[in-house]
Amino acid sequence: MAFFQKLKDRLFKSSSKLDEGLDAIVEDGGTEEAVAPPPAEPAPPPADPVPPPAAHAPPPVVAPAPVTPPPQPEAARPGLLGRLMGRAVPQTVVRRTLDDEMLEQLEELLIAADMGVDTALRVTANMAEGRMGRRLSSDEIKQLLATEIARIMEPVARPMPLFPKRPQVVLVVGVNGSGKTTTIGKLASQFRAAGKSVVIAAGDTFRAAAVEQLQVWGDRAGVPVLTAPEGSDPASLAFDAMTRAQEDGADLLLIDTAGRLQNRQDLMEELAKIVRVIRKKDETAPHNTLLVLDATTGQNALSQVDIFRKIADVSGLVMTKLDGTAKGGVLVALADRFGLPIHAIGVGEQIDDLAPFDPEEFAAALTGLDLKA
Ligand SMILES: Nc1nc2c(ncn2[C@@H]2O[C@H](COP(=O)(O)OP(=O)(O)OP(=O)(O)O)[C@@H](O)[C@H]2O)c(=O)[nH]1
Repeated sequence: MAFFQKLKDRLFKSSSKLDEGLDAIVEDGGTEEAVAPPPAEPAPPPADPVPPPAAHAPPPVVAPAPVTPPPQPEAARPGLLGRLMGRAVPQTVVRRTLDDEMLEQLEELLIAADMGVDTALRVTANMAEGRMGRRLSSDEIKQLLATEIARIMEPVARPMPLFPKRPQVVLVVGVNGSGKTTTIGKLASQFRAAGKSVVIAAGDTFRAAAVEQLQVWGDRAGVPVLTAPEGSDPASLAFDAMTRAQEDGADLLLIDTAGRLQNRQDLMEELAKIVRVIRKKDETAPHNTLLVLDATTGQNALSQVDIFRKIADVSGLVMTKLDGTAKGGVLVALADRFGLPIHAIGVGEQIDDLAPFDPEEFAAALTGLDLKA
């Protein structure tokens, strides 16, 4: 749970935004009631109906783990020590009846958290289904919201697939400044730590600074970085890098690319040429095309996915800069709209600040829900 804490701390701005918003919505129109009322949720039906055991069947050795923990009362009764010491335990909780007005406020809050209109409407509709008229506390709403978000994110939370092919060629695309270089450095370091040999190609040959930065990351990760003179053909560098990676028997070749969307046609041709050239060496390459997106751009990330899917065969996403942004909700919109796998998230500038994407932790961090370890 240590990483969750880090993620939650770093997602502080976004979680506090939703967190405080949800509290405010419940308080606006809610009323206090005594704690420990009947649980808000009916017991969930079992995920798979289990046939009754046959009379002669031996008793099960291990009880199946419950899919959902049983609903907890809003606040536990104070322990004996707590009562003896007179520790203050909340006696009341604010609940508000879920109605159209509250639903509208929830929709607005989710839209403001960059979830996008369609996704926000879908999330709130699913949350509300079968619960209209029920009285809910802000913790219960956070729980419902987190469950709904995790449900949307679950199918897209996939690590980057690894293939037996050597080298596995990973083309990394994205607009300038999205965090491509940093992500390549972090990926290289993680694969090295997992015992893989990696080669990096600094394919943004038009920006000397980008090449230098990649060399710094390569040094940190202990990975060779192949470069070419400024302004030279990135496809020719990619070809050389492919040759080198094959000769070295490298497991992975990570290719950085330019991100000049200002001239989309040029970029499209450049990426197409890189792909053509590396296919001369391996017709199944590139095996992954990662689109790196900057979470702080919010809704703009959606149009970047649209554009890059047209100019490259994007196979998965990496979302950077989720630390300290108030726009983490855009990931939910991305998952809902495109369904592209989210392989990893960047939560800082250091080499180990790239984490696998965990939908439940993300949903909890985004909604400000406390995950019990
Ligand atoms: N806070 C934070 N900063 C990040 C993260 N990933 C990248 N950055 C920073 O974002 C800035 C841009 O990252 P780069 O990796 O240079 O982005 P790029 O896409 O390669 O950009 P160009 O080199 O301009 O093509 C740098 O200052 C990075 O340190 C992240 O997950 N969190």
